[in-house]
Amino acid sequence: MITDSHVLVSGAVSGEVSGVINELESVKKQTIGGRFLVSGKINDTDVHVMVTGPGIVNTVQALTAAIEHKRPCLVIQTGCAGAFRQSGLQIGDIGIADQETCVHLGIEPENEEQALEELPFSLMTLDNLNIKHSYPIKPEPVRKAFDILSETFNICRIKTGPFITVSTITATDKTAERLYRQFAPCMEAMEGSGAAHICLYYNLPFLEIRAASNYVGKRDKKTWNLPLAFKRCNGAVWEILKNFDKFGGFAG
Ligand SMILES: O=C(O)c1cccc(C(=O)CC[C@H]2O[C@@H](n3cnc4c(=O)[nH]cnc43)[C@H](O)[C@@H]2O)c1
Repeated sequence: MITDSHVLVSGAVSGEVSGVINELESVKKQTIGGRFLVSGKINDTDVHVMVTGPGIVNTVQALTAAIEHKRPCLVIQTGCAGAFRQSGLQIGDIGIADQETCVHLGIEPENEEQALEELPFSLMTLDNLNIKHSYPIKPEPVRKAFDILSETFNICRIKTGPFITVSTITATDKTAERLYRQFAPCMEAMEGSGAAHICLYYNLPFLEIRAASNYVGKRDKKTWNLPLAFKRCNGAVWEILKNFDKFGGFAG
């Protein structure tokens, strides 16, 4: 594996990363693992941007291919997400994950209102970690990203908190309430736990930065704002990449 110090940015669909791609200088395009990868520079930082396709399976395949091709110094996953109303986040606001949980991993409970029981085996054991369904995220990059955005991106709320990953988009208020009771997440999306798994596996710093396109729960398309979420998540990632050197990198 070739080691280099670029930042790898991933999004499930092109709108989630196209704003970052448009800011790249000295652009190169290639296909890695069957995925579209664009590389270039933002200020002096080398940046690779990849569209992974939606969901955990696409994410894991695409990130594995990109990391095996060239090891990054940081992975940033971005995109839109559902915001939990109870978290205080509103449409267009930014969330930064400090933990990722795959809500589908566990043993089915007798009563569907109860939380899943923990898996009787580990998904991954690394050092003292025994991963069953939740992934810790290294706090230092999260704190630095929060500080950068608080200073440079004061057009919306920015919140750090737990995220959950689902394979079925939550579409009832009842399920949204149950998930909030069980995990107290600020955001729900479909890729984060896959990226967190890969970054832990390869011992890479990981940031998940998303903008809320909708509230989690009963679907009311009138209140959704995908264009705003795309604009904000691209803008937030761009601010971090522009300020990457000034804040001393993310290797911590
Ligand atoms: O066209 C649509 O109806 C539509 C609805 C939501 C998202 C899209 C996208 O193009 C982005 C896919 C991406 O969005 C994430 N996402 C956004 N909101 C939620 C949610 O409430 N629950 C779970 N995932 C959400 C997800 O990560 C998808 O990959 C188009």
